[in-house]
Amino acid sequence: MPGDGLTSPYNAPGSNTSSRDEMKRKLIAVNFEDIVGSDSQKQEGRSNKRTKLHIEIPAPKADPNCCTGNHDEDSETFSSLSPDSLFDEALAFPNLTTTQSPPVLLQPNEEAQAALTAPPIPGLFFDPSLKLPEDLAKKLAGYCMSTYFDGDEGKRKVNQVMLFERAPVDDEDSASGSDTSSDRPSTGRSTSTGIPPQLLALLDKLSVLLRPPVLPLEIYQLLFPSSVSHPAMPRTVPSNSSSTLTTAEKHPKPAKQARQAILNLYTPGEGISPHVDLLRRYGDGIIGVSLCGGCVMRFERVRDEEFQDLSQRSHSSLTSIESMLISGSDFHELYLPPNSVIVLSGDARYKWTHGIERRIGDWVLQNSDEDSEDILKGDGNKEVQAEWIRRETRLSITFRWLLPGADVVGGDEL
Ligand SMILES: O=C(O)CCC(=O)C(=O)O
Ligand SMILES: [Fe+2]
Repeated sequence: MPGDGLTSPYNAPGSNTSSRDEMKRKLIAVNFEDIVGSDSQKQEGRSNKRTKLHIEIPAPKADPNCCTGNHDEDSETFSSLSPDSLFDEALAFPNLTTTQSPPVLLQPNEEAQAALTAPPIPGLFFDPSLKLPEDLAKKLAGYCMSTYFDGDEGKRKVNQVMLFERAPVDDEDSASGSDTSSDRPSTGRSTSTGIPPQLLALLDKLSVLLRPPVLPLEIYQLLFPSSVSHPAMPRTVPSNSSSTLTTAEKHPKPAKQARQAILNLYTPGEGISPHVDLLRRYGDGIIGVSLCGGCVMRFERVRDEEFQDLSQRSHSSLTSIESMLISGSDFHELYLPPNSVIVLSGDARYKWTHGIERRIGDWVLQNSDEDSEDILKGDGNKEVQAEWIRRETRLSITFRWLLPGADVVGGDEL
């Protein structure tokens, strides 16, 4: 069963215990000057029932360049949980000592719907062969872990971090002002940013990895509007015929949107309830990167336009019936391996929820697309091969656009 989505998106999907329902992800937001605590809830007319709760996660071990610091001896992961960890339940699961068990045969429709390739959801881009280079991924994970997730006394204080960029001021806007900012080059990127160079470099790398024809041009432009002049971008006119370029093409206008980067750290057993990222806060075009560990992401079609509004409400304020109304029976599960990249746009961003079930591992189909299709269609006679992939600590980095005005309010909502 999918997560119930009754509470915070970070609650334990599928769990019915009230203590799980009360679990919240502890969050910090960076660039505090831009954040005005509860304004977002006031503006959006809903109360914030979220309570912040400390989730203590074991400190990483030796290797600072990975999330657990303990990828070789995975059996340690659970036994290192403190006795009062909120996730002690994980100890009740079989103590698997390898990350991947040999493939086993399952009957179709057992919990094994996760595919390795992109489901047919318009606007969802995912190519399992497209991955960040291993060394970059390791460095990035190491940087994020040591910068944001290592708490005092070896305890992590948070498992979610939001970094906000300020919307860029372009030359036109600043010309009417009295300061000297009009001297600033029009880079399309804010000079005041809570997003560190390491993550900006990741964005640059993604802008190269995803360039058309990997992504359709419209989606690419949505994600990287100021990369039009990037040397790697295909041009409709030859680059040597600069005289034929319009002024706009020679000097592309910077995007006036600001980006938000959200970092989520999941230990095995943690997940995120099905949700649609806030419609009033974030624009179209979301990029997600998985580091360290992989996981299955589940997509459920938002049942009806009339329930769109519900899907935007704080999950903790939804009744169980409201929550059921949000998601229909139409769903897909997709395995996101370490270092992979996913893009949500259009329908995938607005008409489908995404979430991660709270599990310590995932059954992932190893079959061809054709077989997977049969399974999804419920062809009960097929035997399918699936592999149990045990979760490791996963760090995700998600880039989203803040809608105009949304960069001056904040909060801990998704
Ligand atoms: O961890 C992920 O990949 C998903 C995160 C997410 O959906 C969110 O923060 O809104
Ligand atoms: Fe999300």
